[in-house]
Amino acid sequence: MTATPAPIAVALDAPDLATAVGWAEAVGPYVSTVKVGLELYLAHGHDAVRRVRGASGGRDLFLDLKLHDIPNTVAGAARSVADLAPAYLTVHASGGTAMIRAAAEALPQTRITAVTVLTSLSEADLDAVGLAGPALDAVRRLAVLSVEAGARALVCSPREVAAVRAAVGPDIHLVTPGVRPAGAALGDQTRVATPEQALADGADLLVIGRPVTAAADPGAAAAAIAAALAG
Ligand SMILES: O=c1ccn([C@@H]2O[C@H](COP(=O)(O)O)[C@@H](O)[C@H]2O)c(=O)[nH]1
Repeated sequence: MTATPAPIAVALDAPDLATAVGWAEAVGPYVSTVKVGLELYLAHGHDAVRRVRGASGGRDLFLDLKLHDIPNTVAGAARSVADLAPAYLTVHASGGTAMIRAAAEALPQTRITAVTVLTSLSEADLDAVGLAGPALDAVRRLAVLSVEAGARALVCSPREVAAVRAAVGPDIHLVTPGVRPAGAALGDQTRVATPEQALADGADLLVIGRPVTAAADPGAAAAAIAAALAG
């Protein structure tokens, strides 16, 4: 176990629980957080969350369920995962003020984490869904709205993190997926930066999935990124 694990949430987007548990065991010594998303949670639910968290050595839990529904339903969904005590639970910022507030009131111990604009979306994608203008404008607007509604963390791409920090101040945790070590495959991510750049620009937590989990040795991949961040 390293003395100070790196501020990385490894996305355990695995097709089966055994794979996710293996990844969690391998990366646990190097990272602060394990992230459980829709693929694992919908297949295996609470049990998967407890198993991967245990395998990671009790790292913080990031529950990335991206809730997006009417406020009453989102509040109920948030209460349904309260026993897992996630450090972070995601909701879509575009669900609006009342929805974000409902989640924050339902789960006061958890940082309700508002996803501003998905890091897979390009400027052209945003145009196509009617969000014309630079991605940064939408990200900043949704970030401010979310914080006013009670979100204590935000998801944005590393390309926007410095501007979001300037807009929301030092107390809000900024979480950046779309992180790719130099030369790594982008996959479906479009608004990306390296781990070093994301951290330098003000991110608190880097979400990294495939660059670690698709590596031949996920533990070594996580250790290498953690070492690079430690300088
Ligand atoms: O805007 C967002 C919000 C969430 N994610 C999630 O982060 C990871 C990224 O995985 P990679 O393999 O490093 O691309 C994944 O679980 C997404 O659901 C995101 O990418 N962008």
